[in-house]
Amino acid sequence: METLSPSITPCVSLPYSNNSSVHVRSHGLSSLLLRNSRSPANLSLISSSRSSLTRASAVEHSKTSPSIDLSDPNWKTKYEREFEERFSIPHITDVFPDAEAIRSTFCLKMRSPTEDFVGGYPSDEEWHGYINNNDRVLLKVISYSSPTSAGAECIDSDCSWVEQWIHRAGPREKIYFRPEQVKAAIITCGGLCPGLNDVIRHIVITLEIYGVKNIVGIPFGYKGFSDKDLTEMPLSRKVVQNIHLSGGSLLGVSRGGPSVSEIVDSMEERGINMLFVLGGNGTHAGANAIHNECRKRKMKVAVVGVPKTIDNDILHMDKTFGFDTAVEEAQRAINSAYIEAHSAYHGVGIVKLMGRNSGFIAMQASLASGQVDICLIPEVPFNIHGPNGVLKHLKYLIETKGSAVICVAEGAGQNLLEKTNAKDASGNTVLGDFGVHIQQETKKYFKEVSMPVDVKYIDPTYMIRAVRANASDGILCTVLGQNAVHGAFAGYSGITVGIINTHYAYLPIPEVIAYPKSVDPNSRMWHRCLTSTGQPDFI
Ligand SMILES: Nc1ncnc2c1ncn2[C@@H]1O[C@H](COP(=O)(O)OP(=O)(O)O)[C@@H](O)[C@H]1O
Ligand SMILES: O=P(O)(O)OC[C@H]1O[C@](O)(COP(=O)(O)O)[C@@H](O)[C@@H]1O
Ligand SMILES: [Mg+2]
Repeated sequence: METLSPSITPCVSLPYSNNSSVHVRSHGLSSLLLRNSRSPANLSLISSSRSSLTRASAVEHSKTSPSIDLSDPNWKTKYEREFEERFSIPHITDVFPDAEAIRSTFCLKMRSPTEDFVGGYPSDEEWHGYINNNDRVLLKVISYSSPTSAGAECIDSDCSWVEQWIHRAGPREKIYFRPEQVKAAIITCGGLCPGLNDVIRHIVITLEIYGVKNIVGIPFGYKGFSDKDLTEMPLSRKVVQNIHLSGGSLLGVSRGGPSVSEIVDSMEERGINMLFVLGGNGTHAGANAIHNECRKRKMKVAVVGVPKTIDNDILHMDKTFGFDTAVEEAQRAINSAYIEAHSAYHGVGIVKLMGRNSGFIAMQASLASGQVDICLIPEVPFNIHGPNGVLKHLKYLIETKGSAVICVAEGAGQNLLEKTNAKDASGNTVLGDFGVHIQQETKKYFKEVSMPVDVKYIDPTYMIRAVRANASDGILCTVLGQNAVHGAFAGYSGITVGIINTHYAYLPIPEVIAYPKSVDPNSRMWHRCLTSTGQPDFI
C-alpha cells in the first residue's frame, strides 16, 4: 500500500495578486494583458499560477492590441473586438482582392481522381456539409468566479466573462484555387512524432478528392528545398495508402536548413502554390515567415501548418497529435521501471521522458500509470539534496514501501546541471541529461547513507517517438489533415489547425507559437498528478 510522506504540504497556496508584478501565466492573452499592467486600472492578467512567462524567441504576436483601459465601461466590447482581430486568419483576398472564388470541388460523390474536368467540376449541390466563414469556436469555456480558482485566467479582479471566438475549421462552399492549377507540397520538420504519416496520408487523400493531381513531398524537412541531391517525391492515394501503418515520416525530417528566401525561391521555381507544413514551434515560425515572404512577393500561395510535437507545447490546443500515443507508450516504460523496482530489494526505477520545456508527457504518463512516486518536470522547481530534497523523500519511500519509481521530463532540473551552451541545427538548446544525473546522484546518496539500493534507469525517449499513432491520434491526424486542405482551398494562409475544446479551428500561426505551452503548476491536472504520486514539494 502507498504511504504518504509526512513532509507533504496539505494544500497549495494560491498567490492572488492584481499587482503589476504578478507572474503571468503563459497563455495566449499574455502580451495584451501584460500591457494592461500599464493601464490606468493597473491590472494585469490575474492568475493563480506560479509559473513565470516564457517566450519563444521565434515570433511575437503579429497583431498587437492596444492597452485595454479597464476603467472604460466598454472595455469588454473593445477587448472582444480586439481579440477577434488578433485571431483573424489571413486570406488570399487580403493581397489579391479580386481573387476569383469558385464553387467547391470537394465532393463526396465517388469520382476517379484521374478524371479530367472537361465536363466542368462535379458538385454536391444539395450538400449541407459546408462550414460558414462566420462560424466560430469558443476558445475559453470556463467562467471563473475568482482569480483564486485553480488555473484561473482573469482579465479583471472580478474575473469578468469575456468571449473569445476563433474560426471554425472545415470545408467551405467557395474555394480560391482551381484544383488543376494546384501544385501542393507537404513537408515534415523537426523531430519525429507518432502520426506524421497519418497526417500526410489524409492531406493527400483530401487533395485528390478536391481534384488535385500534382502533389509532392519535400524530403527531409526544409533542407529538401535547398539540397540539390534531394528530389521531391510524387504523392498519390496509392503511394500513401498504407503509410500510417508505420511510425516515422515517409518524407523524412530534419532540423536546420535554408533561409526563408531560399525556400520561397525554390517554391517559385517548382511552382508550388499550396504548402502543408507539419512541425512544431520552430517549423511554424518558418511557415509563418514563408507565408509573409510569399505575400511580399505577391505569390498566390496558401501555407498551412499542422502542429506536430509530442511535447504538446503548442498554445491553445487541447492536445497535439502524437501526444496521446507518446503517453500510452511512456506508460509502458514506467510499468517496466515499476516491475524492475518492485522485484528488486530496495529497487529504484527511473524513467526519462521527452519534454524540452514542458512536462506534459511526464505528468500525463505518471497519471496514467499510477505507478510513479516522484514526477519531476521543468515547470516545477525542486532540490535533489537537502532536508526537502528528492533523495530524502526517496529514502523515506524505500524505508516505507521497499521500492520507488521516479519519472523525469528531459527538461527538468537543468539548473542543477552544468550548462553545455550547445545548440542543435535549429537553434534549440541541447539539454544536459538529467536522467543520468539523478541516477548517479541516487547511487551516491544511498552509498553515503549506507543503504543498499538497486537503481534501474530507462531512457525510452526515441522508442516512444518512433511508434505509429494509436487509434485516438489516428483520428485526430485524419481530421487535422483534412482540415488543413480545406483551409488552403478556402484561401487561408499563415494558419494552423488544432483541436480546441473538442472542436476543430483555424488559428493565425503567431498566436500558437508566441511561447511554448507549459504545465501550469497550479492547474487541476498537476494537482491530480501530485495526488496520485503523493510527492511533497521538493523545496
Ligand atoms: N524562428 C524560425 N524561423 C524560421 N525557421 C525556423 C525557426 N525556428 C526553427 N526553424 C526551422 O524549423 C525547422 C524545425 O524546427 P525545430 O525547432 O527543430 O523543430 P520543431 O518545429 O519541432 O520545433 C528547422 O528546419 C528550423 O531551421
Ligand atoms: O534528438 P532530437 O531529434 O533533437 O529530438 C529531441 C527533442 O525532440 C522533442 O521530443 C520534440 O522536439 P520538437 O517538437 O522540436 O521536434 C523534444 O522534447 C526533444 O528535446
Ligand atoms: Mg520545437
